[in-house]
Amino acid sequence: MNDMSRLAGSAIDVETPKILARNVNVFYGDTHAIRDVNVDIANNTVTAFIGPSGCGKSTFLRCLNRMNDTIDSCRVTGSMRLDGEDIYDKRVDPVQLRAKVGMVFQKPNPFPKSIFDNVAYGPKIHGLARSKSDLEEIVERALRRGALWDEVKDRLHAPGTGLSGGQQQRLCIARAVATEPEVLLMDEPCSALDPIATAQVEELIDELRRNFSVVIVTHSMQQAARVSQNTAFFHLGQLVEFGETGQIFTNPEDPRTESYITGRIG
Ligand SMILES: Nc1ncnc2c1ncn2[C@@H]1O[C@H](COP(=O)(O)OP(=O)(O)OP(=O)(O)O)[C@@H](O)[C@H]1O
Repeated sequence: MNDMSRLAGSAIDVETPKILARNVNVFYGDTHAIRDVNVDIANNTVTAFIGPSGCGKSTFLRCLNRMNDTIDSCRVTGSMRLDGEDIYDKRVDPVQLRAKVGMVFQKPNPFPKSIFDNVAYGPKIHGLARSKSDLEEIVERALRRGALWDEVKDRLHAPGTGLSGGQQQRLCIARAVATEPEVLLMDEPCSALDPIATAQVEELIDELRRNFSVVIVTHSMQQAARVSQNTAFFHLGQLVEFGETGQIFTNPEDPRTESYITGRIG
C-alpha cells in the first residue's frame, strides 16, 4: 500500500507520475555530472534526493525546472516530462515552467522588497490577480500556506529581509507557492536554519504535499526519513537506488546505499 493513502480527505493520484525522467545525462563542459538517470516523481509525495557531496543531487534537481539553462556550459540530454509534456521542448517558456515547478534555495533569498511584494511578485508577473483585493487574497493564502501569516499579518509592508532566517525561508516558500505551482523543488531548504525553524519548515513540507509534489535535496538522512515518502540515492552522478523511504533506510538493496546510510561513504 502506498503511503499516500494515509492522507485523508484530499483527491490524491499517486499512480500517475507527475514528472517522468528517462535516460537523463547532464554535462558541464566535459564533466559528466549525471549519468543515465531514470526516475518518477509521484503526485502529492515528498521525494528526497540524498547522496555524498558532488554526486549530482542539485544538478538533477535543477534540471526539473530548467534552472540549468542559466549555466552556459551545461548540457542536458534525455527525456523529462511534466504531466506527459516535454519540459525541454523548444516551445516551453522556462519562465512559465518555473511558475509550475517552483524552487526554494538553500539560503533564504527574499527580494529587497516588502513581505507583501515578495509574495505578490510572481502572481503579478503571471497575471494571476484580477484586482487589488484578489492579489491581497492570493498573498494571504500563500503566507498561510507558508505558515507565516500569523507572524507577519501586521507588518506586511515591512522589508522581507528584516525577518529572521527561518521566517525568511518560510517567506521564500510562500513566494514559491503563490503562483500555484504543481511541483516544489527545495535545495537543502533547512541548511541555514536552527532546529526550531527546521522543524517548522519540515512540518510545512508535510502540509505542502497535499497540494504539490515536493522534491527535496538534503544532506540530513534524518530529515529525509522524517519528511519524505520516496528517496533517491545518488552516487557519482548515478541514481543508485530509488524506492520507498522506509525501505531505503531499513532494507537498501545496493551495498553503496547501505554504506552511505550507515555513514561509511560520504
Ligand atoms: N556550475 C557548474 N559548473 C561546472 N561544474 C559543476 C557546476 N555545478 C556543479 N558542477 C559539478 O557537477 C557535479 C555535481 O555537482 P552538484 O552540485 O550537482 O552535486 P551535489 O550532490 O548537489 O553536491 P552538494 O551536496 O555538495 O551540494 C560536481 O562534480 C560539481 O563539481
